[in-house]
Amino acid sequence: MLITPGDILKDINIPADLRKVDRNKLPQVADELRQYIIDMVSVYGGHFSSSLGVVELTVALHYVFNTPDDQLVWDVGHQAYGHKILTGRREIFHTNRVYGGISGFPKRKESEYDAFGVGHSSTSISAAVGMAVGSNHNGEKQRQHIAIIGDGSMTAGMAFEGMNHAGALKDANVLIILNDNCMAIDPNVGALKEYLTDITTSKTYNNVKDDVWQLLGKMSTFGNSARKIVAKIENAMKGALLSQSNFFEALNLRYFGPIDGHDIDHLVSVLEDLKNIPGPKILHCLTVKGKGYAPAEKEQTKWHAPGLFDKVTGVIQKKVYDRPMPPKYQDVFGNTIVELAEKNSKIVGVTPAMPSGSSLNIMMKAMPDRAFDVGIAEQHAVTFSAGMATRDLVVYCNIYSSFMQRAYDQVIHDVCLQQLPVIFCLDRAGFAGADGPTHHGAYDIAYMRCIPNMVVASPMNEEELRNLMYTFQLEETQKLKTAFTIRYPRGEGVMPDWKRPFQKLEIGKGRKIKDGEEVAILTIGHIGNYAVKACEILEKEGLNPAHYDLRFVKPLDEAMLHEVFQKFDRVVTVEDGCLQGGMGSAVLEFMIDNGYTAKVKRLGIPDRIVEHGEQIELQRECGFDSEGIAMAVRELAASTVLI
Ligand SMILES: Cc1ncc(C[n+]2csc(CCOP(=O)(O)OP(=O)(O)O)c2C)c(N)n1
Ligand SMILES: CC(=O)[C@@H](O)[C@H](O)COP(=O)(O)O
Ligand SMILES: [Mg+2]
Repeated sequence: MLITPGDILKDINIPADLRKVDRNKLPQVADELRQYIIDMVSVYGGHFSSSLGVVELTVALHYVFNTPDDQLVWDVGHQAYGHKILTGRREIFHTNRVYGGISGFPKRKESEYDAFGVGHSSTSISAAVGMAVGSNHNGEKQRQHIAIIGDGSMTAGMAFEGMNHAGALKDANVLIILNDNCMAIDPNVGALKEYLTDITTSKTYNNVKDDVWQLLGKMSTFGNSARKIVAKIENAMKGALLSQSNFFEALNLRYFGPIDGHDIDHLVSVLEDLKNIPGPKILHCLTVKGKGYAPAEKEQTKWHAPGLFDKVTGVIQKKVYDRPMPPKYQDVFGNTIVELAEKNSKIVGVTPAMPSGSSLNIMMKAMPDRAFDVGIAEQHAVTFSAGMATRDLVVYCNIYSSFMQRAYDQVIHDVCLQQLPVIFCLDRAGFAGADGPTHHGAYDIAYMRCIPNMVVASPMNEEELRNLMYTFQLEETQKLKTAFTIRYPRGEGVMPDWKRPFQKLEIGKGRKIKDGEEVAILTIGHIGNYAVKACEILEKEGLNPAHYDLRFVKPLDEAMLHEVFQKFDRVVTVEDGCLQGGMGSAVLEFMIDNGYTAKVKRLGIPDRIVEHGEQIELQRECGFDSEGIAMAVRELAASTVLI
C-alpha cells in the first residue's frame, strides 16, 4: 500500500534536512510525522502509542542536536519510530519488524543514528554515561549524550545505578530526558510515580524552581567566572530548596522541568539552553502516551502495540476463526493462578510491569491484595518473591524469559542457594517473533538447568501447564526445598477445551507420545506439537519414528532415557531454546555418563543471533519447524550409524 508522507516530511530524509527547516514550521513537521506513524502502523503493525507520545521530542532533539555526532540513546526503543523515519529509514519503514526487514528497535548495525542497541528497558542512562566518559577520554568534550527514558523504565534499578554514577561525574555531558506519561505498558506503579506526580503538580515548588533554573541556565553559558557564581548559588539553593525537595538534585543531577513535551517551540528553546550547560542534567517532560490519536489516548494499554487497525474508525482487526481456538498460554496461566489461589490462601503472584502481557492482570483484578506489579524491576521481583517464600507464601513469579536474564544472580543467590520454593513462570520462552533477538527467550533452559535446587519443566499443552502449576503449589512439593521453572511460549496452545480437572504430575517424569522404529524424537514443551506433525508427515512416507516428550529438563526422566538409548541408536532432540547447554546437551550428558552411544541430531536455536520475524519463520530458518524435524529424521534414518 502506498503511504505518502506530508509536504515537508517528504523532503526530510535525514536530520540534516530537518535542520534546514524554518523553526516555525516544526509543528507541521511534527503533525506530518505523527500522521505518518499512524498511517504506517495501522497497516503494518508494531508498537504505536509510545512513538506518538514522543513525536515533538523526536523532532526537537534532531533539530537541536547534531545527530549522529551527538548521541541519542532511546530507552527500550519501542518509541523510536519517529526517530527511524527521520533518520533515513522512511522508505523501508514498511519492513519494520518483518522477517528480513528493519528492526522495531534501534540497532547499531542498522544505522549510525542508532547510538545504542536496545529492547530491554532502563539501559539508556548507563550507556549515555559510558559514552560521555568515552568521549571525554577521546578529547571530544563538545559531544552531547542524551538518554531518553520513560517513567516506566525509570523504575528499574539500573536507571538508578546510572544516575548514581552520573551525578558523581561533573564533566560528563549527559542529558537525561525523562519522558513522563504516567504509563508503562499498563499504568505505571510505585512511589517514584507518586513522586513525579507530586513535583509535577506542586505549584510553589515549580514557580521557585523555574526562576532559579532560568537564572542558572542562562548564567552558565557565560564562561568561567559566571559558572563560579552559578556554582555558589547552586550550593546555597541545594541546602535551601532543591536537594530537599528534588530527588534528582539530591543525586547531583541538575533538574529542569517539568515542561510540556508536546510544545515543540518551547522544547527547542529549552534544549538549546541545556546544550550549553555542561555536566549531568535531567529534563522532565510531560507527555501523553498515544498523543494525537484519540482512541490511543483513551485506552493506553490496548494501544501500546495494537496490531493492525482501521485508522479512521479506530477498530483493531481481530482474527476470525471458523472453529474454537486454543487459548494463549499466558491466559491459561492467568486463569489458573486465580483458580488455585481460590483454594490455597498462601498463593500470591508477582509481575515486573507486565500485568497484561503475562495475564496476571486477571488475578490483580480478582485478588488485588495477592497480586503484585512491582514495576520494571526483575531483580526485585525475584528477591521479593524469595522474601515472601521465607514466610511460607507460595509465590508464582511470572517473568518473560528474556527479561529474567536481568535477575539471574537473584535466582541463584536469593532463591536456589536458600532452597526457597519459588515458582518461576517464564513466558515468551523460545522465539518471541517480531520483537526479535532482544526478546527471544533463547537461553532459559541452559541458564536454569545448571543451577542446583532448581526443577525445570515445560508443558506441551495447556493441560500440562495447569498441572505443573497445580503440582508445584502442593504442600508436599513446596517442601522439596527446590525452586521451580515452568517455561512456555508466546501465543496459543493446542487445546480449545483446556480447562480440565487438575492432576498431580510426577516430578522428573516424561511421557511417551508414540512408539516407533529406527529413530526416536525427544522434545520439550510446546514444540513437541511440531514433532507430532512431523510424525504425521513421515508416516505417509513409510517412516515411523518414536516420540517422547521429556516434560522436565531437570530432573531428567532417566528411566525414559534408558529406554530410548537401549532401543534406538538414532535420536533427534528438539527444543525452542539455545543448543548450547540446552535440553539436547542434557540428553548428550546423560548418554555419555551412562555409556551409551548413539547418533544424536540436536535441533534448536544455533549459536548466532537470530533476527526478528514471525515465530514460525524463525523456527523454519533454524530447522525445527515440522518440516525441519521431519527432514532431520529422514536424514538420520537414511544414515549409516557406525558405533
Ligand atoms: C527489562 C525489561 N522489562 C520489561 C520490558 C517490557 N516493557 C517494554 S516497554 C515497557 C513499559 C515502558 O514504559 P515507559 O518507559 O514509561 O515507556 P512508554 O511506553 O510509557 O513511553 C515495558 C514494561 C522491557 N522492555 N524490558
Ligand atoms: C517493548 C517491549 O518490550 C514490549 O512492548 C514487548 O514488545 C511486548 O511483547 P509482547 O507483545 O510479547 O507482550
Ligand atoms: Mg511511560
